[in-house]
Amino acid sequence: MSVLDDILAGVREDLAEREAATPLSALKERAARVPEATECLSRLRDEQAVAVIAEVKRSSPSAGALASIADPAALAAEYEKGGAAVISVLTEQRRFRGSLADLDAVRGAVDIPVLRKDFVVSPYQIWEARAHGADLVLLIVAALEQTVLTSYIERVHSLGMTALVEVHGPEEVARAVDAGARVIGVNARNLKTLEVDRGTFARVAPLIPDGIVRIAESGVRGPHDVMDFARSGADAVLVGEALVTDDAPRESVADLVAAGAHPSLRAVRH
Ligand SMILES: O=C(O)c1ccccc1NCC(=O)[C@H](O)[C@H](O)COP(=O)(O)O
Repeated sequence: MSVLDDILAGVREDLAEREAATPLSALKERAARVPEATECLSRLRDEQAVAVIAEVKRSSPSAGALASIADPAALAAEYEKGGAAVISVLTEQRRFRGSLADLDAVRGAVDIPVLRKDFVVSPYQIWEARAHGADLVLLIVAALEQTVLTSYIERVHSLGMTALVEVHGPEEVARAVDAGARVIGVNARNLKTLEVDRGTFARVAPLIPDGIVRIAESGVRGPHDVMDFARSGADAVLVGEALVTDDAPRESVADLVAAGAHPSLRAVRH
């Protein structure tokens, strides 16, 4: 069984428990009561700078335990003060030790948009994201059949949220575009081997049509990687491990933001 299949099997089991505990109708009622989702496209595509999406990530299949993050709200607030454009919250519980409670805590602590980062295999999870205040939802092309991917993107958008559609190679870019993606994230981490290949973005991003936001996901170690991804056409970068293992996350986010706004990038960003 591949890592992704293993994660998805656990996600389905956990989802079944939540569905039994909270009917979809209750989620829909909760979703109707939360503030509307924030428009994200303009925040992710700023001609002057690369947007930084800072992630709350305790653990991962590739690295194991990363950080205990006893107070995800406090961490997210530091990210926001450092200039992050979006906070990503991993809500998968078995391999990443996240939860919807983390999403609630972060939502309550920051004003910037919040991404629910999980392994979505059911519309129920999209409603959950909205009911818990998310503005963006991750959809992984490799985890979804084409008709399902298309319908989930439509569902996310119809709820006022933005779908971040994750790809790992050229064929998945074509699928994401055909399915109606407005934001595509190219993940440098191979889902089979878990190895990070930072060259993936430079190879795949040119296939993403103009007008679609391009995000470089995974493997950002510091400012130099932000600049490299920017030169390859990234509108935004998504950073987890490097920030959660840092003693000064606010300053580190600020350094990434400064790198993404470096004057030398102006020529490539116009
Ligand atoms: O991080 C993993 O090991 C992983 C394994 C399998 C599926 C997804 C995985 N990570 C999710 C992510 O996409 C990353 O958390 C995100 O891009 C940030 O990456 P990084 O900055 O390298 O922590």
